[in-house]
Amino acid sequence: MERTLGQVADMCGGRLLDSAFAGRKVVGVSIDSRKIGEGCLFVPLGGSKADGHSYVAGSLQEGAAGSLWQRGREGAPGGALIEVDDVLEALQKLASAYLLASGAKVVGITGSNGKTTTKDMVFALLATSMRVHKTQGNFNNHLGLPLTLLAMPEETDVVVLEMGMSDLGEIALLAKIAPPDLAIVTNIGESHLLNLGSRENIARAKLEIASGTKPGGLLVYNGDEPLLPLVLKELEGTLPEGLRTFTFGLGEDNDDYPTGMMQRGGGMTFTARSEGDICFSLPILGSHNVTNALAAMAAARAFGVDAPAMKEGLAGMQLTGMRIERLTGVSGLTLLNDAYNSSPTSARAAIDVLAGLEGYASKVLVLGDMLELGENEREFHREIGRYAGRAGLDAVYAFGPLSADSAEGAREILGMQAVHAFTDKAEMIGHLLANLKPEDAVLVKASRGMKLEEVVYALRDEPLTGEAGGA
Ligand SMILES: CC(=O)N[C@H]1[C@@H](OP(=O)(O)OP(=O)(O)OC[C@H]2O[C@@H](n3ccc(=O)[nH]c3=O)[C@H](O)[C@@H]2O)O[C@H](CO)[C@@H](O)[C@@H]1O[C@H](C)C(=O)N[C@@H](C)C(=O)N[C@H](CCC(=O)N[C@@H](CCC[C@@H](N)C(=O)O)C(=O)O)C(=O)O
Ligand SMILES: Nc1ncnc2c1ncn2[C@@H]1O[C@H](COP(=O)(O)OP(=O)(O)OP(=O)(O)O)[C@@H](O)[C@H]1O
Ligand SMILES: C[C@@H](N)C(=O)N[C@H](C)C(=O)O
Repeated sequence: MERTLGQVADMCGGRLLDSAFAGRKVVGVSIDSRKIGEGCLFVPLGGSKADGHSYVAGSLQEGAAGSLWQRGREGAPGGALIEVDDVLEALQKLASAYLLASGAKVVGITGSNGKTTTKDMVFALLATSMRVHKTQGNFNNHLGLPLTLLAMPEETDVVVLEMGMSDLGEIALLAKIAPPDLAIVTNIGESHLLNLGSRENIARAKLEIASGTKPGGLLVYNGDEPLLPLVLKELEGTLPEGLRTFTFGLGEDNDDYPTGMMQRGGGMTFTARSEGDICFSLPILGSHNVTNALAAMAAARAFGVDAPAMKEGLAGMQLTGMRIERLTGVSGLTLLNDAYNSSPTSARAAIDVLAGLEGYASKVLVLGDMLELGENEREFHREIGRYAGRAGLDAVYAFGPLSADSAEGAREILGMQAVHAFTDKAEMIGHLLANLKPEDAVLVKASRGMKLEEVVYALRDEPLTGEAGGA
């Protein structure tokens, strides 16, 4: 974003305290004085350990073009300050005004699982013919989305935005900041049940994106999920004028569905009802990623991308790591790193991928706690343990207090020998290294808060220590 401080003040609804700075050039926005670049606007936010206002003077001395300042707060330094009623709201207004001025079209993506993966897919498909900007990492909330917009080049054709939530009203805010021309709802799982209380409320929260979509826009949603048409019916009469819909999923009653699919090497190949006999390939495993791809293809088609370009875009897409990311250890072990996040729906999808692999001596699951599931969390864990037990895996390692219930569930099916429960990460890693073989495949799956990527990296980087490990 390039504007003058005077323009920024107008865009964010603030007041430039000294008009002498009105013509000063701003070349970006930063919320961290430790990383701020020359000519950036500093945005001081409150956090768990500090308040950004403490760093305003320093950031100005370090070359920031100016800074926002919360009206009524004491201790304002002199210089290029824009006084605002609320710093976060001013940041959101600035982002929204910048988006509007850029004229970029908006693809908004929400859903319990698959936002990041589908975002990467939509980006890859549109980038074959357009100037596209996308959410970096998982910047998908009331702060991350505005920052994504303010990092967008002015000449962007389409911006692909992840819209995350953990409570009602959050998607509505994001869709207000960046009203989608096209919205995708990937699925309704169990993520953030803790706040939402029911899957029906998760569906209501996600479909706030439909209400925020521009008139005449397109809603692409997972037609396999019965809660979505149910909530859409609740919303009848309140949805944007001329909103169109397109369903995708595995069921043949969807507008688009796979007409064939298989695991091939480290990815998937598939054909789709929408594209006849054309065979597409994905560099990522899982039937759930085929349905993600169908959603992304629906978006790309709406922007005029043809089948050959879709084929090329999907085959060559760049993936955000830790989503069924396939790695090979120094020992030769095959690892599936799915440790970015977890919930019952995504854990089942990951277990299906592991169960579907062929040619491995043993298939081993490392399962960490699934967080933010609310009052039924223990039963969710027992059930995922049973699911793992029924999947025909050779061993299940459970890590964390809630995963003790997963171990119980798995033992109902697999018995005691094949199921190991741990609360100490190092101890579990030691047991794994002593019992795995180079010809094994290991899936690591847990919520973000469990940080089980530490297990993945240990199994990737350390030699196996058992007799079978060839050590
Ligand atoms: C405000 C802020 O910057 N928060 C980040 C900061 O948090 P922390 O509390 O540690 O900040 P401090 O107290 O240290 O500092 C306060 C501010 O002062 C600045 N500052 C500090 C020191 C200094 O010398 N100079 C300074 O300028 C400092 O920059 C602060 O601004 O750091 C944390 C660790 O890095 C960050 O995690 C924290 O970021 C918050 C959480 C955030 O929301 N970041 C967004 C950019 C974002 O999108 N993060 C995503 C995760 C989003 C997410 O969880 N999404 C959910 C769905 C939505 C749920 C929603 N209800 C929600 O609450 O988010 C999902 O399930 O996907 C990401 O990081 O991946
Ligand atoms: N359609 C899907 N159905 C079930 N699981 C999925 C689906 N798409 C992705 N996953 C799994 O969900 C996890 C998160 O994937 P991804 O990061 O793409 O989703 P996300 O919605 O951005 O997640 P989060 O909300 O945790 O940031 C990964 O384990 C991934 O394999
Ligand atoms: C960061 C937060 N939105 C999230 O993803 N929570 C999961 C369940 C976790 O913290 O592990």
